[in-house]
Amino acid sequence: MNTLNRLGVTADDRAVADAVARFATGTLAPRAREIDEHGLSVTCHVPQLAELGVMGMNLPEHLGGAGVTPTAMLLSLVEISRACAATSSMIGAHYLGTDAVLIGGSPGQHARWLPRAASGEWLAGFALTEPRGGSHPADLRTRATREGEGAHYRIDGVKHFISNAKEARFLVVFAKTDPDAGARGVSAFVVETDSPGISISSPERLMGIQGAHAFEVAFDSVRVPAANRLGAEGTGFKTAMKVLDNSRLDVAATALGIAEAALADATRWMKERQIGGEPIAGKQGLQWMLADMKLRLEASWGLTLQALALRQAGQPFTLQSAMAKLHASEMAGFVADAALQIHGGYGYTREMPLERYVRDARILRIYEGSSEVQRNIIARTVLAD
Ligand SMILES: CC(C)(COP(=O)(O)OP(=O)(O)OC[C@H]1O[C@@H](n2cnc3c(N)ncnc32)[C@H](O)[C@@H]1OP(=O)(O)O)[C@@H](O)C(=O)NCCC(=O)NCCSC(=O)CCS(=O)O
Repeated sequence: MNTLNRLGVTADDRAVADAVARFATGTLAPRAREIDEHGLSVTCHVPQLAELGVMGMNLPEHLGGAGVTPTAMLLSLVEISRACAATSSMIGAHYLGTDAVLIGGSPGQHARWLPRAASGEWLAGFALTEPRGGSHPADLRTRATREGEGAHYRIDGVKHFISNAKEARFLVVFAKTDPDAGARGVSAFVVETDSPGISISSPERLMGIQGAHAFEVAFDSVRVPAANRLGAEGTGFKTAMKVLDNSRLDVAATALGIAEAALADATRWMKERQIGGEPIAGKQGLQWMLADMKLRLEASWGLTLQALALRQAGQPFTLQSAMAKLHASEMAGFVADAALQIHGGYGYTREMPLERYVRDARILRIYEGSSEVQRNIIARTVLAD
């Protein structure tokens, strides 16, 4: 079945995603193995992705964005992750940063940072997580202290697992402006990465998405103009939560892409691989595995498209986004593992992409809110009814 031909997907959405799929197949897929093997940065693809409009797919046309629907953007990310999940992850981190400016910022701030981000000239990142924990961002330790009669802030603290940081032109940094006010004491700032006082580590050594580099970023008395604060003081937490509602669908898209690739590979293998002169596709045990893979994949598509429909209609979709992210990320782990199993010993070798799918899918259950955080969000919504 053509994965782009689904309920709620228009011909325009399909045309956008088809163009991205051609690029993913022709350019991303052939390099995915080398990038994974050597830990090369997928930012090498940024100029071509920008040319296709991908670096600004989350932004409106008047800010240099592609002006496409969230559905077209999601389908495009599925096509990218089918070929190279690390590339999808790098783009997702860029969208986290630019979405934060779009959601929390003023028109002047939009004009200052977003067109060059959409053009691929400026890469963005999102600095929320800290070394002592990422699940409870109301409890940040990074401080932003007003100085110079309010003209600027001094930022001190450490952020961890920040994708893109080394190559990003700016990060949206979340810091406490009122340490006693919980979530209402968090503010968001655009911090340019060449500011004095910022130090960025070497890339973390990760299990998967080897081409999507993540860093520790330390802020030592970094002076940030007050004009770089997004929204009023204390609104940063809500901005972060709204951004994460969007980005969890990007994670679902990455999961769908990996699972689509793994299912296609497993199907092809079952038809081609022979035992005793017969294709293994005839084995009922493997057929049942394939059926479960397809079933869970389709359920994830359903949850993701449901969340997208609400988002496009301008309705709240926090619950639906959490459900889509949770289901799709766990599904991708299952489908990638089952596809590897179907390939037997060959699946475990680095000659085939199955073991990469397994490693790449694992992070999806952790970042942008772990599976446990998504369950908390779902449970508290149900209990509030
Ligand atoms: C699990 C949590 C949602 C729990 O949040 P809290 O219990 O700490 O906060 P609340 O009391 O619920 O809310 C405080 C405040 O915010 C408003 N709010 C909450 N959610 C939303 C929302 N979705 N949209 C808009 N506003 C929202 C809420 O109404 C309250 O407002 P008032 O004060 O009442 O006016 C949360 O802690 C959570 O999501 N945790 C996970 C964090 C996470 O995902 N981290 C990952 C970071 S990014 C990353 O992993 C990738 C980085 S990269 O690749 O570089």
